[in-house]
Amino acid sequence: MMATVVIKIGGSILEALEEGFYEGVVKRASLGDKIMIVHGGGPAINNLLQAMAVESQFVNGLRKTTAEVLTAAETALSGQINKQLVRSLYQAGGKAIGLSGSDGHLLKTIPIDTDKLGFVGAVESVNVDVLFNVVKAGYIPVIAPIGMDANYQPYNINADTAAAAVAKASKAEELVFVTDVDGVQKDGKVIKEMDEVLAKHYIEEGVIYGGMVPKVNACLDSLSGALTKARIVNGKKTYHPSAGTAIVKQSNVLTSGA
Ligand SMILES: Nc1ncnc2c1ncn2[C@@H]1O[C@H](COP(=O)(O)OP(=O)(O)O)[C@@H](O)[C@H]1O
Ligand SMILES: CC(=O)N[C@@H](CCC(=O)OP(=O)(O)O)C(=O)O
Repeated sequence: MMATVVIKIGGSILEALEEGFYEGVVKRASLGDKIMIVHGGGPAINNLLQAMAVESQFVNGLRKTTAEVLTAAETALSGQINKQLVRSLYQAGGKAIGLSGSDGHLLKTIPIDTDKLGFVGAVESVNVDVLFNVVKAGYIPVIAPIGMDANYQPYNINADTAAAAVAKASKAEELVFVTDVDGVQKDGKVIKEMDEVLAKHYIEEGVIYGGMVPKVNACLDSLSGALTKARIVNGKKTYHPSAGTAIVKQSNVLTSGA
């Protein structure tokens, strides 16, 4: 079946993706799936900030974004990482177009809490027409999570949040978060399936922490209509449809320790 598939590639895994990753994505696109890529780039932003001798801090997994940090985020995400991904897809035999959330006003954004977070945005709506037109023309859209508000102000958006918004708005049948671990783990074991009740419990307990918190929350937010599960998988391993952790609306799997 031809499906709309949103793939989020984390900054944590960009340099360590398994050899055939991009070929696999290009193959799916060539078979007719509507592939849309959203990427992060936390480590690249950190490196650039370090070179600029600017410090940044995280509040609940979100980077407090001053005007200076925003410039670094846009440069690293829309410039460096976005183009690197586009080139990797060409190298794998595909065709891709890099966009940020400002291009085509793809991600209409509103501030989350200017006092606490500065220029960190939430996605109000997604211009899916642009994405489907890019796909229809034969290209894979590659999206950097830099949004824009009604006054043309750019915002730094957490990439997991941006991916969930794109999946929801495009009515995707599949949403995959490619990261640097085998999924959500507890006591060294991968949790195969997790619903909202269990996820909130593990976040509260601290089993899920740091960058995994916005990711799991993005999975939960994305579940609506066509999308019944979102998946968190390890980009170092060849993808298969039951890999990693599936986040579902309501789990029938009994998990001990919950
Ligand atoms: N329960 C958990 N299971 C697995 N990883 C977890 C868990 N809780 C927190 N993490 C951390 O979350 C990280 C993935 O999030 P992050 O570094 O933000 O990745 P990405 O750049 O792909 O978004 C893992 O490398 C791990 O350190
Ligand atoms: C607001 C906010 O926190 N934005 C993120 C955007 C990049 C991102 O999310 O990258 P990963 O997917 O690699 O974590 C940041 O500045 O790091």
